[in-house]
Amino acid sequence: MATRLRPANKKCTVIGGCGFLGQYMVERLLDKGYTVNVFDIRQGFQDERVQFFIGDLCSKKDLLPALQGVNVVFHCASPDPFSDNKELFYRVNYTGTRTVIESCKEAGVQKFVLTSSASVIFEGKDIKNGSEDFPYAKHPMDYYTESKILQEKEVLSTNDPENNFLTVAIRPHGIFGPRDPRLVYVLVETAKSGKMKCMIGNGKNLVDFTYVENVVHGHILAAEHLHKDSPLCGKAYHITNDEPIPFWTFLSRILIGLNYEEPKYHIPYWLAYYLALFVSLLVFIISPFIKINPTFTPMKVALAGTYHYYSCEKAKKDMGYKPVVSLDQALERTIQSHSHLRKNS
Ligand SMILES: NC(=O)C1=CN([C@@H]2O[C@H](COP(=O)(O)OP(=O)(O)OC[C@H]3O[C@@H](n4cnc5c(N)ncnc54)[C@H](O)[C@@H]3O)[C@@H](O)[C@H]2O)C=CC1
Ligand SMILES: CC(C)CCC[C@@H](C)[C@H]1CC[C@H]2C3=C(CC[C@]12C)[C@@]1(C)CCC(=O)C[C@@H]1CC3
Repeated sequence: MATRLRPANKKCTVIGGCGFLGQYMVERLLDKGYTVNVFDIRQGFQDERVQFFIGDLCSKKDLLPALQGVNVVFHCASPDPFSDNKELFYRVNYTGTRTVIESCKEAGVQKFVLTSSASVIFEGKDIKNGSEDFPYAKHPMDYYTESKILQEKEVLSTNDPENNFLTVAIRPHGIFGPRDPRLVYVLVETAKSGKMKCMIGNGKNLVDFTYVENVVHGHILAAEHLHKDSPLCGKAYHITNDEPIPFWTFLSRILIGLNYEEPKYHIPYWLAYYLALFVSLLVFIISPFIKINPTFTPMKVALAGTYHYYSCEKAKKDMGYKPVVSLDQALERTIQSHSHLRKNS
């Protein structure tokens, strides 16, 4: 049997490779002829073409074996955005990412692609066609976002062409698709519990939801366009579906596709926001005695009730990015793949 030769500059490690985005990254990289290592704290799937390294990214000792002979590292690991654990976000996303960078430098990795988030510029106020020139949020809405800002700043500031270490950050927003462990499940659970009756605000607020394969495409293009003299060095890029959609229309299309009722009533944005603030305050006061993770936080209300869509013109210009799957196709595939959650009529 002929052995397929894999060029040395196509060896990569996907940190967080067992997660939702990470596994799609792995599959596409294999299709494109890369040799792929996965580093994750848990083993989420099996694939004989992949070498798995199970460990904590906060540990250099765990990381180093996964980085030997590797050119490109994709860092898409993070704690769950809704885990509400300030210490964990800081330790994994900030100091952990510093450890990852140090380990990459020590192992001679040349390119580092971070999965950041478009939320790093979101403060709960409308953003329409936001560009990468917008400043980081001065008052991030939760610890997750705060840690993603620290993480992105750290990664971009360590770009060092002189020493052959190049970095770039990809900022997706609202990743969705088949195998997503979060979005559709939360929606269906909320609908089943009868809490999906009201839209927050007037229902017209446009947002970006980005199909997972487009996010993967943006990451791989970034790695392939990251060279010493390229404009990508030390920069952040929004990657979206380039088709902003009203937040509640997006959710309704999934709900209707799975035979659930769409929300019909409206509650004013300010009312929902202050209610969520009040609940957060109560949760904080009782937190020494009881731990509660509220469904509606000010961040979730802001995500559901404001405009926040981002321009991906810079990615189009600098790396030839163009979404590979349209929003219609993406919704169809996502609904189809979640047919086990369909409500029987
Ligand atoms: N899901 C979304 O809508 C968005 C996600 N992002 C970012 O995309 C990235 C991937 O997100 P998802 O795939 O949705 O998350 P996910 O939770 O499915 O995957 C994250 C992976 O990181 C691993 N991980 C967590 N802590 C680790 C540690 N200490 N050491 C090693 N591995 C660890 C987890 O085991 C998991 O497999 C994250 O950086 C997230 O911040 C950005 C924008 C939107
Ligand atoms: C119950 C409903 C009102 C809301 C259900 C949908 C939500 C689960 C998702 C809608 C927008 C999503 C989103 C994220 C997580 C899932 C949603 C809130 C992120 C917070 C994930 C991490 C990020 O970096 C930013 C994302 C923004 C959009």
